[in-house]
Amino acid sequence: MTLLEISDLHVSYGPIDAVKGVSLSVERGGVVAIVGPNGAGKSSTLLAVQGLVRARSGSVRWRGTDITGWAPERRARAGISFVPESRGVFRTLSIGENLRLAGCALAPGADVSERVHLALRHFPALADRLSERAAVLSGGECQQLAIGRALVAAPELLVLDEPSLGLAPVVLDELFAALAALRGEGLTILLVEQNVARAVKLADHLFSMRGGVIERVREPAELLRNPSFRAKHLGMG
Ligand SMILES: Nc1ncnc2c1ncn2[C@@H]1O[C@H](COP(=O)(O)OP(=O)(O)OP(=O)(O)O)[C@@H](O)[C@H]1O
Repeated sequence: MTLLEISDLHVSYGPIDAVKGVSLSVERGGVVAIVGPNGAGKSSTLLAVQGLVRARSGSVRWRGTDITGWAPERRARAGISFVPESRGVFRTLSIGENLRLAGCALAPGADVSERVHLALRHFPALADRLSERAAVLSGGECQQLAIGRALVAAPELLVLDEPSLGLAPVVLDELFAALAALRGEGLTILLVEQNVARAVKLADHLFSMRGGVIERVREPAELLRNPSFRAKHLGMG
């Protein structure tokens, strides 16, 4: 079943055309990664999925319904959770407060503590430190908290903008293992990722963007068998 379908999406900032006719779809339970250089229009595509920028033209459909005109909070309630590149963690609050604040968007009567507990099941190090200030977190822990906040809403689709940004390889191992575990539980993921080596191991489909358009659609399994890709991105001869 197709969960998300982006069709001929255009996003502009004044005279700058950031996204110029992007079409892609995400199947339920699948992982789609968008890779490409700075300024390719990757983030703008994600922002349009969550309704944080307006589509100039084209459409975003969710479970078959056209949601292009929907406000961001309506999309969140419908099951789309966005983790921004900036991570959106409140450093002055504790880890637990950050998570419970994300729970504000839940339906009245929802058990926020239970949701927080479930959101952290792949991040045990955070679960033991709920009363600590978020300001003390390392970059990797901060990203875990950002993802944890998005998971509090029990989304169907997790949208991640550059989760690997600024993180050391050992921290990335842990982060991508958690994302793979979430995928294993059936969570659908759409991510922008400049780290092609990581993206290719997590995703089912890889879209390369440049200059606001999708240049190529590549299958990770095929890339992982391709000697020149392995040499360039995975450091393997
Ligand atoms: N708020 C904005 N106002 C004006 N121009 C913007 C804005 N946000 C992005 N742009 C421009 O739109 C184009 C696409 O940017 P976008 O952030 O979507 O690309 P990206 O592929 O995600 O790159 P990056 O990895 O650098 O974020 C770039 O030319 C960028 O400068």
